[in-house]
Amino acid sequence: MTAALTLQDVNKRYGGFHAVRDLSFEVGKGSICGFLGPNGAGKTSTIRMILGLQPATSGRIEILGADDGRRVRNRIGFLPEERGLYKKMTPVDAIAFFGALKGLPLGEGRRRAREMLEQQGLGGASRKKMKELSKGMAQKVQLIAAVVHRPEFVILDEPFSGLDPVNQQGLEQMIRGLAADGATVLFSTHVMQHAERLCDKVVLLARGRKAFEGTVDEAKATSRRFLELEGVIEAGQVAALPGVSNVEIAAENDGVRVLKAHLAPGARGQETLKAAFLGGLDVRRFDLREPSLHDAFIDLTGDNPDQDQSVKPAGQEAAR
Ligand SMILES: Nc1ncnc2c1ncn2[C@@H]1O[C@H](COP(=O)(O)OP(=O)(O)OP(=O)(O)O)[C@@H](O)[C@H]1O
Repeated sequence: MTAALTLQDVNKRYGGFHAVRDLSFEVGKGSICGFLGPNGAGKTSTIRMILGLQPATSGRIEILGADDGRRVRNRIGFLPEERGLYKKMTPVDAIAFFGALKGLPLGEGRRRAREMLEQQGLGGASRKKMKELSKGMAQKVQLIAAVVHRPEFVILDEPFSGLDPVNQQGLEQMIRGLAADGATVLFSTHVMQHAERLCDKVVLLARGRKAFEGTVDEAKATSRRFLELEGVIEAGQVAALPGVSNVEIAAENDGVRVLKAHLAPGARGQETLKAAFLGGLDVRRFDLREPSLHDAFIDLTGDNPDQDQSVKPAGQEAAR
C-alpha cells in the first residue's frame, strides 16, 4: 500500500524536555489510522509537526509527497483539539468560511455545507447560529468544516472528547464515510474503544516513544488472555494451575476473592479451568477474557492510557 504519510526518526524537544523520541511510522493511502496514547504522550506535538505548524527538532516527515505539510495544506483537513467556530455565524456560513480558507469558492462551500448537514441529520440546524447548537451538533459541524474542501488527508486531534456515546457513534460513522470516499484518516485519542472499532492500523505512543505499530488484532495478539475467577480461593492455588503465568487479586470481600489469572503465551484457558474444577477449588464464577486494545496498551507500554503523562514545566501549572 502506498504511504500517504511517513515519519522517520522524528524528534521534538521543547528546551530540555524531549517530548517525541525517534518516532517512525507510516499511514497507507485510504486507510484509517489511530494515533493512541495518554494525554501528554506527544500526539498533538506530532500532529503539529505533520501539519508543518511547528518544526521537528530532527527527523523526516513526508505527507502527500511533500516534505512540509504547509505545501499541501489545501489537500489536508484538520480538526484541532482546541475547537471553536464563530458563535454568531450559521453552520452553513461557518463551513463555507473554512472551505474558502482552503481555496473553495464560497457559493460552492455553502452548497456542500447544506448537503453535508442534511446527510448528517442536521438540516434543521442550518439556519440556527452556532451558539444555539448542542455540543454534539457543533462538533459535527466542525468536522464538516474541516473536510468541506474534500481533502485527501484528514487529521483529527481527539475528535471524540466531550461527546456523549450517541454523538461519538455519529462521529465514528462520519469518519468511516470519509475513508469510504477515499480519504486517508489519522485521528488521535486516548480512548482505545474508538480505535478498536474504526482503525485499519494503530500507532501506540507512550512518553513520546512508539510502543507499537500494526493492526488492532496484531496489538491484541501481543497481550495475553486472562481468566477471572471468583470464590473462596487462594492466589497460590490459582498460580499453581497449568497455563497460569501470574495472578492478581482484583477484589476481596469476606474471604471471597476475585482473582485475575494471566495466562502464559499460547495457553487457551480451558485446561486451566478444567484443572481448577478437578482440583476441587471453590470457584463460584469464572470468565475467560480476550484482551482488549486497552489491555494490550497496558501490557505493551506499562502505562494506563487514561492517565495524564503531561510534564508540567517547573514552577508552572499545566495549561490543561
Ligand atoms: N510548547 C511546549 N512547550 C513545552 N512543553 C510542551 C509544549 N507543548 C507540549 N509540551 C509538553 O510535551 C508533552 C507532550 O504534549 P502533547 O500535547 O504533544 O501530548 P498529547 O499526547 O497530544 O496530549 P494531549 O492530548 O493532552 O494534548 C507534554 O508533557 C507537554 O506538557
